[in-house]
Amino acid sequence: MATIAQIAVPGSTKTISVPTGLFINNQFVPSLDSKETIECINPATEEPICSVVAGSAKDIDAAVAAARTAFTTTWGKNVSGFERSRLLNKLADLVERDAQELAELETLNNGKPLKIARDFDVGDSVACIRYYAGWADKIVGQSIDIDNKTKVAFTKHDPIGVCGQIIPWNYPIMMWAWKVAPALACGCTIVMKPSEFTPLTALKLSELIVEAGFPPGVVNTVPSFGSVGGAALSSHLDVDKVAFTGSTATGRRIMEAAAKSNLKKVTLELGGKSPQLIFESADLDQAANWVALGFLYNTGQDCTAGSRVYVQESISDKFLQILIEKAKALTIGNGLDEKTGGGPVVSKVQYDKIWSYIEAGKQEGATCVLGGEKRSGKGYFVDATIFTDIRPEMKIVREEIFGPVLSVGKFKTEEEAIQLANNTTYGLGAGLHSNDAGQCMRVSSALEAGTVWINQYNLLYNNVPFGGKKQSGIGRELGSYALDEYTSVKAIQWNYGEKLDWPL
Ligand SMILES: NC(=O)C1=CN([C@@H]2O[C@H](COP(=O)(O)OP(=O)(O)OC[C@H]3O[C@@H](n4cnc5c(N)ncnc54)[C@H](O)[C@@H]3O)[C@@H](O)[C@H]2O)C=CC1
Ligand code: BAL
Repeated sequence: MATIAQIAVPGSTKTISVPTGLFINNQFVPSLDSKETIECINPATEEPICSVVAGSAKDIDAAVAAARTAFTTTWGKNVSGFERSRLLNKLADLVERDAQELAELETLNNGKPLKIARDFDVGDSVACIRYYAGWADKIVGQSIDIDNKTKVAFTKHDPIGVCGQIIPWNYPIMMWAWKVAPALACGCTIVMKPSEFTPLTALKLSELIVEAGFPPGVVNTVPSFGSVGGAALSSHLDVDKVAFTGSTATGRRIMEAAAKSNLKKVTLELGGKSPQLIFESADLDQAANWVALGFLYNTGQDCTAGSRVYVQESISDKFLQILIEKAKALTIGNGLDEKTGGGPVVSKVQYDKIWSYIEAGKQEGATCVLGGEKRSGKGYFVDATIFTDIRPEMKIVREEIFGPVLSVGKFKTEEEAIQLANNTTYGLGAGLHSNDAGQCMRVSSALEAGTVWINQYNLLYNNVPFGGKKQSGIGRELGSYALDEYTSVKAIQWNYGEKLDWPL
C-alpha cells in the first residue's frame, strides 16, 4: 500500500498529503505482519477518503520498544525541562501554522464543521501544547526537613515512563493534544493509538513531531483496531501507564487488562449522562442557549453532552418553547460549508446507535417534541431531537447516546432537582442555571460531577482540571493536575549525621 495518500478537499483544487503507515522511531513504516487496513470514510458523504495500515500486536511491541529506548537514552531523565519546553513550543507553532489543513482533514474524517475544527479544536490544542510547554521546566518536588540536624528528605517527580495513549474519534486532534502535551512535558515517551474511525490527523501530526525536532521514538503512532492495538497496549508488560478516553465499557476492559498484566497506572476519561438544572430565577433565554450548546455541540458526540435537562415546573412550558426555537436555529449539514453549525455524526455505527435510542424513546412512551425523523439522502445526519414526558427508568434517560438527543423533565423543589440530577451511574459534568447565589453554592456542592458549570455549560480551559466521578472516570486531564498523572514521586531520604546503634 502507498505510504502517502493525496486527499482531495471537495470544493477546492487543494489536496492534503497524509502518511498512511505506522509512525515508529520518527519514520512511517509498513506493518511487520498485518495485511489489514483501516478504511477512512467521510461521514458527510459516506465516500471513502483513503486507507491506512492497521497495526498489529507485533507493531505495538515495536513501537513500545522504540519508546522504551528513547525513554532511557534521549528523553526521560536525559533531557532538561528547558529543552522539552522548547520542543513543545516549536510543535505548537507548527500545529498553528498548519491549522487550516489539519482542520480540513479533521472535517473530512470526523464531519465536524471546519470553522469549529480550526478555531476551537486546533486553536485549543495549540494553546494546550503551549500551556504544557510552560510547565516542562517547572516540575519540582519538595524538600522535607526530618529533624533539622541530621536528616533531610526530598522528593523528585520522575517521568512515569512509556505511556500508551488510546484516544477516541469525537475530538481527534484535541484528545491527541490533551494526552501528548502533558506526557512530553513530564518527560514520558508515547505510543499513541488513534481511533480506527479517525486516524488521519494523528498521522499528520506525527509529521510535525519530526519537524519540531523530537528524537526518534519519543512519540510513536500506531493506527489499529481497539481489540488489537488498544488491547495490546493495555496488556503490555513494558508499558508503564495507559491514558484512555472513550466508552465506560472499554475503560473497564483496559483496567482489567492492566490489572492482569503489570498493574500499569491507568487514567480513564469515560462516558456521561450529564444533567442541567434550570431554576425559576434563571435568565431563561441564556439558559436555553447553554442547554442547546450542551446537547448539540459536536452533534452531541461529547463526553460532557448535557443530555438530561430538568426544569422547575413553574417555568417549564415557557423554557421548552424557547429551547425548541434555539435548537431549530442550528444548521446541521456538511462541515465544509461555512454556514454549518453542526456536522453529521462520525460513522454508520454511531448513526445506527443514535437511531436505536430515538426509537426506544418513542417506544417507552416519551413524547418527541422536536426531530425524531430520518432525513433522506447521503451522510450520517441526525437532526436535533428533544423528548419530554420522560421517566427515570427509560433508556434515553439512563444511557449515554452520544448524539443530538435531549431528554427534558420537570422538578418542583431544589431537593428533587438534585436527586434527579444525581440519579445516574455517571458523574462527568453538570450544569445549573439560577440567579440565586445561595442556591448556586448549595446545588453545585451537592451535584456529583467532576465539573459543575454555573450559568454556562461545557466550557473548557487548559488550566482547569477535567475528569469524572463514579463511572465517568479516574484521574484528571488538563491543568497542573494532569502532571500528577504522568509523574511518579520518588522520596529520597538523606542521613548526614545520625549514627545507628546496633543491635537495636
Ligand atoms: N468519553 C468520550 O469522550 C467518548 C465516549 N464514547 C462512547 O462510546 C461509545 C462507543 O464508541 P466507540 O468508538 O466504540 O468507543 P470505544 O471506547 O470502544 O473507543 C475509544 C478508543 O478505544 C479503543 N478501544 C476499543 N476497544 C478497546 C480495547 N478492548 N482495548 C483498548 N482500546 C480499545 C478504540 O479503538 C478507540 O481508540 C459511543 O457511542 C459513546 O457513547 C466514544 C468516544 C468518546
Ligand atoms: N468534551 C471534551 C472531551 C470529550 O468529549 O471527550
